Amino acid sequence: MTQLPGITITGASGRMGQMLVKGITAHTGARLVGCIERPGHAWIGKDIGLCMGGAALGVTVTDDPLEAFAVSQAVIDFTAPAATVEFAALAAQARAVHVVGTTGLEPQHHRKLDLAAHHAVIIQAGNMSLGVNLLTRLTQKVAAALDADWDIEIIEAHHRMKVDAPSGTALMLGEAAAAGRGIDLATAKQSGRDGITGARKRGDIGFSAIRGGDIVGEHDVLFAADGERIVLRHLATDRSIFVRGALKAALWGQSQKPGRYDMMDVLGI
Ligand SMILES: NC(=O)C1=CN([C@@H]2O[C@H](COP(=O)(O)OP(=O)(O)OC[C@H]3O[C@@H](n4cnc5c(N)ncnc54)[C@H](OP(=O)(O)O)[C@@H]3O)[C@@H](O)[C@H]2O)C=CC1
Ligand SMILES: O=C(O)C1=N[C@H](C(=O)O)C[C@H](O)C1
Repeated sequence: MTQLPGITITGASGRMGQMLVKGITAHTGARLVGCIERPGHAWIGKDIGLCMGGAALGVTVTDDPLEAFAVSQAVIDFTAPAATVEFAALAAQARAVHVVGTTGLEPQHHRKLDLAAHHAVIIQAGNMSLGVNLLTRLTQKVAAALDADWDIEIIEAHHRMKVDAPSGTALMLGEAAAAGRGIDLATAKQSGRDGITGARKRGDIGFSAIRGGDIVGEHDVLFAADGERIVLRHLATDRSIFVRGALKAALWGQSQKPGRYDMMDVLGI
């Protein structure tokens, strides 16, 4: 009998980490084989199920990623950029599929992911949900259909603990809008207006970030012209949508060649 793909979760004690542990344990097509936390973390050496306040799951939290990755077919990683690039090199060494949900990645992090992707499959997206990935496609289409008389603004809202802005999703949507318009986001991006900013520059793509309470994630793409507006909106009310997407990606990645992929590839949209 062939074994189900074994998955290791990095940042297992985090908001997404714990949801992923629950999601994999309940999944009939995958096994939880490893949980990583950083050295010194209170959960190291303990059973992940007990740490989360439930029944034992038979998986001990470790601070040794390579040992865990060596027995894994996939690694699901929702941590922080500096950790993610280290995990990418180790996952590539173990030839495990690396699913990256971590946001706040800068060009230097992407270059390291590109290097690791020579040896293993990396699937990275600022948002793993089906809804947001569809919205991204729609944003590109709408932006392509409208000219620069339509100002594009992306407004996002997240919980008070989020550390990066604009969100990974907002940047994905901005990239899609720029691609639809045939421009480079780096030259059009306008983020964090404050003070005497002057009038809006034609063609800019604006970003605004709200942080508060326990908001899971809300994104509006606003197309504003004289006399009319279009708003494309996605509201996340439960983190299980990201878990579903990440698990789908981990399983899809098992049959792919080494390289960089995103959720559009996984979803075929
Ligand atoms: N792409 C998507 O669909 C989604 C992406 N995200 C992104 O996922 C990331 C995590 O979000 P969230 O779960 O809310 O954040 P949390 O802060 O709750 O969890 C992050 C976890 O990663 C751990 N971590 C950080 N650095 C390391 C390291 N070097 N080694 C081991 N573990 C480490 C943290 O440990 P410690 O507490 O010790 O620092 C923590 O357990 C963010 O970038 C967020 O934007 C979130 C939801 C969906
Ligand atoms: O940090 C979060 O919580 C989320 N992060 C992702 C992002 O930066 O867009 C995805 C989702 O919106 C939740």
